[in-house]
Amino acid sequence: MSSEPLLRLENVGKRFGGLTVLDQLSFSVHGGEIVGLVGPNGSGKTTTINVISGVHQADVGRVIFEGHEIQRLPSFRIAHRGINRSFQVPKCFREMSVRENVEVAATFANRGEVEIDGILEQVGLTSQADIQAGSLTVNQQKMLDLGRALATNPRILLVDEIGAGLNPAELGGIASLLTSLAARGIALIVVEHLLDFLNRITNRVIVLGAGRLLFEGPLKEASQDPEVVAAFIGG
Ligand SMILES: Nc1ncnc2c1ncn2[C@@H]1O[C@H](COP(=O)(O)OP(=O)(O)OP(=O)(O)O)[C@@H](O)[C@H]1O
Repeated sequence: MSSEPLLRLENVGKRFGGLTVLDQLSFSVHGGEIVGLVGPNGSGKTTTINVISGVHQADVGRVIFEGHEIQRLPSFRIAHRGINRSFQVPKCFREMSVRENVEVAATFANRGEVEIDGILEQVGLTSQADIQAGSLTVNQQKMLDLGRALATNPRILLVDEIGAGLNPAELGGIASLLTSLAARGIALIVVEHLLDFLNRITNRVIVLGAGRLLFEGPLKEASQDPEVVAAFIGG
């Protein structure tokens, strides 16, 4: 792991109307690291990903990627720089084929060759390559979403609740895929409620409670932290 973080959030704050959703949130992520982002429903996990990926802009604070502030950039520029994400509810072009979906995403790649067939294989959609994306199952659409993110050649991949609804074999496949991406130097931030799954792939989790960082460290230690326990059982 390199000593300079790839991504750093500094005192990021985000409000929606009168609701403070992120409150002075600061953390760093290094290349090749898988960081779990956990917390109760509504604690700000998806908003964190939305702010990093430019879907929402932080009201205050800085998001620094490879030494440059990105908190005011639109999401397509952030994707082009090397940060991409999958969505909790997968978003694909339903009328296009699976392969075309990946090809469109690849136009955002700013470095290196994009191997469309290799990506389809990685996400287990080789035999579905020529069918309409809208006819895939929800789980397959999640994999396509991941494939589209991979087609941009990301240096950071933000994965939002990919595990829900997957069977143990599918979860095992995703765990191997995410681990292999990290081994190639990609940093991953994985939002997930499935703690066993996270335990398999992460060394470190960040626990949010009401938009604040409550804990940062190994998942096993998080469960012994009084603030974390209080946040999960409602204080
Ligand atoms: N665009 C928005 N407008 C208004 N409020 C929002 C918006 N997006 C999120 N929120 C609110 O911000 C809070 C944090 O939402 P967020 O989706 O980030 O939580 P989360 O930790 O990802 O939750 P979950 O585990 O349920 O997905 C919630 O109260 C949510 O209702």
